[in-house]
Amino acid sequence: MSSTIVVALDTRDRLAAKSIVAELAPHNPWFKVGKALFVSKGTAIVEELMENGANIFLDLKFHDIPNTVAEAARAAADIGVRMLNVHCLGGRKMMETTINSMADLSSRPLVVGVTILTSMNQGDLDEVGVREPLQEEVLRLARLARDSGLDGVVCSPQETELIKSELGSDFLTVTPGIRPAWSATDDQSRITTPADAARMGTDYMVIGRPIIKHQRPLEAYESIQKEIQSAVQ
Ligand SMILES: O=C(O)c1cc(=O)[nH]c(=O)n1[C@@H]1O[C@H](COP(=O)(O)O)[C@@H](O)[C@H]1O
Repeated sequence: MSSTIVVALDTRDRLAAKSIVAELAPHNPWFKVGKALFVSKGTAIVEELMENGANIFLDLKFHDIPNTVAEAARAAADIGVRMLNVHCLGGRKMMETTINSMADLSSRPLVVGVTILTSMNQGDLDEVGVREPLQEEVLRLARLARDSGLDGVVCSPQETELIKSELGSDFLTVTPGIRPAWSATDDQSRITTPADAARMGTDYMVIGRPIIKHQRPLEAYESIQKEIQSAVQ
């Protein structure tokens, strides 16, 4: 199955976000509302985008005690977002309580766990006291997420094949750190091209600046889509 593109709407500007959504919506990507847009425009922008039929990934990376995260996740589910994320480092009880908080819903959002941020490399991990090889740490957190009932993880596309082979192809991989050859790396560290991410079997590719900061976002989007399609043919 081909990967779904999730366009990260990392802007505080409501009109800028709406104009990108209007331009790209005919191609049916998902859209990600993260901290910048949510803190400035709140649930109103999420509801507004959903009214126009957009599938929303609410990326607030919840990381707190189990009850607090479960309540916040349930509130997100009640808005009707299709995906949300928590930090795997919040631990098993936090992830299990979050999933249990949605047990009465006939359909709930996908819940995915952030493993190690794609902006971090082995040196960054060492600095915060995690001495494991980075890929082993990602796999450990992914296994914990799966055992806690989550639907998948957020990781680098460099780790997709490892996670799929160890935890099963149905366990979702949501991968930021996507950089076409023509775009800047910015603050990302563990990156691949869209073609490589597609070949490795990533389910959802989260892409922000290469599209939204491009002079012509639609052209950037179409070029990425073409790259993905020719990689998996
Ligand atoms: O959870 C995320 O979405 C996320 C996790 C991660 O490890 N790395 C990461 O970049 N992200 C998000 O993915 C998006 C990537 O955006 P660009 O780097 O502009 O393509 C940003 O909105 C990040 O907040």
